Amino acid sequence: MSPTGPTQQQIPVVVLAGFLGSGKTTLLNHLLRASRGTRIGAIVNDFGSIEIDAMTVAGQLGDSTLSLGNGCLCCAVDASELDVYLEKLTRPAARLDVVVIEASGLAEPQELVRMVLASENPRVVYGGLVEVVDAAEYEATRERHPEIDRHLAVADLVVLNKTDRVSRAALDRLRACLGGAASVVESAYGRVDPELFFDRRPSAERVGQLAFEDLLDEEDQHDGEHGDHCGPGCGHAAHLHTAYESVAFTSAAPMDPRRLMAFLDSRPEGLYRIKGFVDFGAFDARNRYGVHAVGRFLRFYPEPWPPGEERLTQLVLIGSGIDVEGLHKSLEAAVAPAPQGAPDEPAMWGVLRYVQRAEAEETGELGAADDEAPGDG
Ligand SMILES: Nc1nc2c(ncn2[C@@H]2O[C@H](COP(=O)(O)OP(=O)(O)OP(=O)(O)O)[C@@H](O)[C@H]2O)c(=O)[nH]1
Repeated sequence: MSPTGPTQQQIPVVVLAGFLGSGKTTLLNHLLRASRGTRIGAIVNDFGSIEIDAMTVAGQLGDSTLSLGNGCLCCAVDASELDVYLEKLTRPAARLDVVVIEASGLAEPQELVRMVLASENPRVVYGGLVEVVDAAEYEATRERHPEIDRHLAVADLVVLNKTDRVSRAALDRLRACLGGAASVVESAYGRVDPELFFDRRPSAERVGQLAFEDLLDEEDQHDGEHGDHCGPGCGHAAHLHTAYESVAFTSAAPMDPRRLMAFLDSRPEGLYRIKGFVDFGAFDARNRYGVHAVGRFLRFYPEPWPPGEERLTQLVLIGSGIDVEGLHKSLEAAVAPAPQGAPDEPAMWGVLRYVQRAEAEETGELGAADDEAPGDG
């Protein structure tokens, strides 16, 4: 084999990060659909124990999409473990051009970058850090977590997403504070030009900046021993995810729409993110309802049940200062009682309020002023 033959080809590995619900999976799905011939491998990392993100990535799991499962990649997995996944995706037989690692919304991106840089796989080349920012939630998130700044500081490209949810003036204000060293591109529903994304090779200068020592925070440098999975300087105590807990809820019995809406409408402040799928049983036997809550934003996305799919409600709730047991009990209380006759149609109205507008948003029919669904904010 010649030294320039296929075995020598290096595959860029791009880290896709961003706070909970900012739109990472949406953007990854856009890339997978709009790749125009570029073959993309994906590694998906979920914070909750039900792997909702892995389930919602187009094409789902297969040869080119791998799930790293529960826990933040930055600590639940060490560099050698990640290397096993990278080995699978970068082997010549996989015939991929680029690998995207979608980090959980609470992972520390600098730790992931360190892992990729530490890879002993000669086919792996670090392809840059892309940070997705939720334009509507950024300011509130940054107030709670000023450490978000250090995530953005090491980004090669910042995607300012959800531009449909805020005014031009707010976007300009955000751009001014996101400035830094990275380029900023705006997007709605993660629709960035894939060429831009994959050409976003870190410049020699930035790779220099991303040497191990430079990626260490002050705190990291003084932080000594951690759990088994943290690499040297992992600085685990300072990681965002240490403040968050997740609740995984599965029910084989359908949910009651009114009870579930009562739960969602009164969800506690600290419960920042909900995602998953809901089975409303006879209330809509044809569809399962994807559900996403990010802060006060809530949407349902009905879609036909995939053939042969077990009819389960699977939800992951992520928050800070949440009552894990209480939330579990509340969800159990939202399970439908045994069916009594035909389901009453108005019961679904509360759910449907959060559906139609979402469709209009996707097709760009709504302006920012129309964004809030009834009950939002
Ligand atoms: N209005 C609006 N909604 C968006 C946009 N991009 C994503 N969303 C919605 O935001 C919610 C969260 O999107 P995801 O792509 O799952 O976010 P994520 O960053 O992968 O979430 P985590 O993995 O939980 O951190 C979903 O309801 C998306 O449809 C956008 O540009 N505008």
